[in-house]
Amino acid sequence: MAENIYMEYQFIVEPVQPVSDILIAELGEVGFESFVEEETGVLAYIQKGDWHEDILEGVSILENTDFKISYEAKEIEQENWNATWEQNFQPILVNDVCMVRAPFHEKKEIEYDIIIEPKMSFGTGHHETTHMMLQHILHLDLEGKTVLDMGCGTGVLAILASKRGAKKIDAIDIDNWCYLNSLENVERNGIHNISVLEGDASLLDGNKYDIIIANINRNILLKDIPKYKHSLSEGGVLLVSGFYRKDLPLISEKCHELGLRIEKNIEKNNWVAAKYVF
Ligand SMILES: C[S@@+](CC[C@H](N)C(=O)[O-])C[C@H]1O[C@@H](n2cnc3c(N)ncnc32)[C@H](O)[C@@H]1O
Repeated sequence: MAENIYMEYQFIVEPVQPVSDILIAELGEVGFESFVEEETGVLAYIQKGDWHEDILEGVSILENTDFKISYEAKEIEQENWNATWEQNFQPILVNDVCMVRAPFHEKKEIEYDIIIEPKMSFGTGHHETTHMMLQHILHLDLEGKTVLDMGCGTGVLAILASKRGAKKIDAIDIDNWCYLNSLENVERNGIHNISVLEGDASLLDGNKYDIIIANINRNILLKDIPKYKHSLSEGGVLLVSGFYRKDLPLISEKCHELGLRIEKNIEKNNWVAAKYVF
């Protein structure tokens, strides 16, 4: 049956970053549903029933001559697909106290155990920015706080905020798949104080939050930081990530204009996660 057959594309890319991230985002747009990041690039999967010959036509990074991208495609049975994927998805340990794992991984004794069904790669803790945002959240006092997780992806950051004692959390993502996946993951972790919404900063209106978390990208952040600031309670904290070290001055300048001052930033492989206070 077509539903049990997948197409597997093996992409070899250079440089591996940022090409893999961009490629995954664009392949997600045209219907690929799962990804495994490898040392040389990305394995991408789509159900045969959702696939067509011209599927890669809308993937613009393939036309970009600044990058070297080659690929091979083959049909595989779902069973093999699951095995490849599970083999490649390892649990992530953050600061020895927080584990992000899939439902098929064994449960370990750990303070914060987060279960994420890793259908897409973003928001499993494997990416530097997610990892650093989890680290920031582990250092914050969240007890009784209201939190906004903008660009929630799988919902992983909101879930940790809830486990760390936040009172009420809104998790928003512009992408329908992420909205649905966050709903699933919130339920899977038995959390009841996260409201998941589909949309962007235009949903914020007059809401106020003690803590705002946004792991998105440089341009969206530059555009939306004023809206986040408008929704931040006095004395509140803004955590932002999804940009490179070279862009930190730009982000900081925008925050400073609005009266937010940088308190701390973490860097990993050129990516930054910065903490601003109001
Ligand atoms: C880098 S991922 C971060 C996911 C997750 N928060 C994490 O830390 O792993 C960015 C997310 O922001 C979402 N996004 C992109 N533009 C957005 C916007 N303008 N407003 C809200 N979400 C947005 C994307 O769909 C994606 O899920």
